Parts: sequence; structure tokens; C-alpha cells
Amino acid sequence: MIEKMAFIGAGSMAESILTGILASDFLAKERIYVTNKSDHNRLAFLKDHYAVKQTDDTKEAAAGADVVVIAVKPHDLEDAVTSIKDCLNADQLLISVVAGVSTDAISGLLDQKIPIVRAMPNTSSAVGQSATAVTRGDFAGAGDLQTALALFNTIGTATEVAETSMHTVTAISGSGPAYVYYLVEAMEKAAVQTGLDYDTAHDLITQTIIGAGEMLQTSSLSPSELRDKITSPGGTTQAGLEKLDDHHVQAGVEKCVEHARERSVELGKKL
Ligand SMILES: NC(=O)C1=CN([C@@H]2O[C@H](COP(=O)(O)OP(=O)(O)OC[C@H]3O[C@@H](n4cnc5c(N)ncnc54)[C@H](OP(=O)(O)O)[C@@H]3O)[C@@H](O)[C@H]2O)C=CC1
Ligand SMILES: O=C(O)[C@@H]1CCC=N1
Repeated sequence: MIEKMAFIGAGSMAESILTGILASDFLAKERIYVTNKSDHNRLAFLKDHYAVKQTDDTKEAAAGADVVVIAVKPHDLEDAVTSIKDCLNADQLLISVVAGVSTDAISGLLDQKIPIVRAMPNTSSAVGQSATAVTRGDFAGAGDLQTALALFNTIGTATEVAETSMHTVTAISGSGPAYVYYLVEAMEKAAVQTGLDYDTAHDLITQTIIGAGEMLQTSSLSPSELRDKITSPGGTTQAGLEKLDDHHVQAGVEKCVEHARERSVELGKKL
């Protein structure tokens, strides 16, 4: 049973995970500590808004926590881990959501064999819809993995992958929501430019994406087959898709994922 959980880093990702956890009955709010580097207002906001415990002292947050979630930017990871390493022990589970950085690299910052699970959630955790991938480091056992899966299952789906796949996962589902929002921005802009009011455009596009998502999840058809069903010969969809092809959008998206993956590799090497 988890008696105490600490978030080292209190930014967007920590808040998204926190929101998801609190919406489930995984852990009571008074068992959760948040801490960051220097932004006191942010901690005060999280305390006021979610009634979690807050402290300026990363050690105080991590000490005795069954689960310590590291949610800092990759360039802050070394400082963050160094600041808490003296109060960690092998009975605690360290979960890192930091992009790019391997469990081995984090272990290298520690003096003891602390169990580490690396996870890649996304910000849809705030509404319980994250697609999270997890992988365990050398010192994490099956129980640690189960704890991490249980935690991330409260904020969406959670799947174990090989650590070698984490860069790809980061590029598709970690960053993925941003690609969808990018597409929505363009669709909204086009709709408004041709006279539709923004709110109507936003609602129609949002429901279109929710519907397409559910089709992808429940239909036995492939994305390409689903697309074919919408594309009447000589119709509007074909006309639209021809423009996407003219602009090499599919190739652009492939490049986008490739580049995001490469960036994840680079971020891991910087540590
Ligand atoms: N945003 C996303 O969609 C996703 C992000 N991630 C990963 O999550 C991590 C956090 O990202 P995100 O939440 O967006 O980043 P934010 O910039 O929103 O938050 C980073 C947090 O880390 C804190 N911090 C920095 N240094 C330290 C330190 N030494 N000790 C304690 N806290 C520290 C910051 O505190 P202060 O403000 O005081 O400096 C801030 O609260 C990243 O590694 C990212 O790769 C993973 C999946 C998705
Ligand atoms: O952009 C980033 O680096 C992080 C990792 C995945 C989503 N956001």
C-alpha cells in the first residue's frame, strides 16, 4: 500500500498526473507531496487547488515516500536526483517521466540500487486519458512494475514496453497530443476564415476527433480502411486529401515523429 507519494517537479506533467490520480481512488490527497526548484507560487497554487501537501524541500518530499515521481526537465534531472539521493532507500520506487533519459543513466546518479521505472505519459492524464508506456530498470522488480502500471492505469492506459522503444513512444504518445492540437488549430483557422464562428468550429472539430478516436479504438478496420470509407470518389474528402498529398503532409508527419525521436535520444545523451 502506498502511504506517501512525492512529486519532484511540479509543472504541467506533475499536475496532469496529479489530477488523474485524485480523480481516482488510487491515493488520498493528503498522502501526496509536491515540490519544485523555486516557484513558491506554483506550490501554493497546487496546495490550494488540490489540497495536496507542498514543501520547498525536495528531501522532505522524498523521504519515506513509497513512490517518488521525478517530473523535471531533462536538464534539471541531475540536480533534482542529487538533491534527494541521500534520503532514498531500496524500498522506495523512483518513477521518472523525464523524456529521453534511461533508467541506467538515473541509476548512475544514485549510490544505491534503487528500483526505477521510466514512464512516458502524456498531458491527457489530466482527464484520465493518457496513453502511458512504462519500462523497468535493472533494480525494479515485477512488483515495482505493477505499482507503476496501477498508478498510470488511474490516468488512462498503461503498457509495458522495452526500454529501447521509449524514444519512439516519447515521439508518438508523449508528444502526440501536441500534433493533434496542431491539426485542430489549422482546421479551426480554415473554418473561421470561411465564415464559421469559432465556438461552433471548435465543438465540431473536437467531437470529430473524439469520434475518430473511438472508431480507431473499436473498429476492426485499419486507419487506411476507415479513411477509404469516408472518401467518396470525386467527393469532398478526396479533394481535401489531394491537397494534403500535394503538401506531403504524411511525409511531414513521419519526419515529425522521426525528429522528435532523435530529440529524445539527444536529451538522454545530455545527462
Ligand atoms: N509536458 C508533457 O506533455 C510531458 C512531459 N514529460 C516530461 O516531464 C518532465 C517535466 O515536464 P513538464 O512538466 O512539462 O515541465 P515543467 O517545466 O512544466 O515543470 C518542471 C518542474 O520541475 C521543477 N524543477 C526543476 N528543477 C528542479 C529541481 N532541481 N528540484 C525539484 N524540482 C525541480 C520546476 O520547478 P521551478 O518551476 O521551481 O523551476 C517545475 O516545477 C520533462 O522531463 C518532460 O520530458 C513527459 C511526458 C509528457
Ligand atoms: O516536449 C517534451 O520534451 C516532452 C516530452 C513528451 C512531451 N513533452
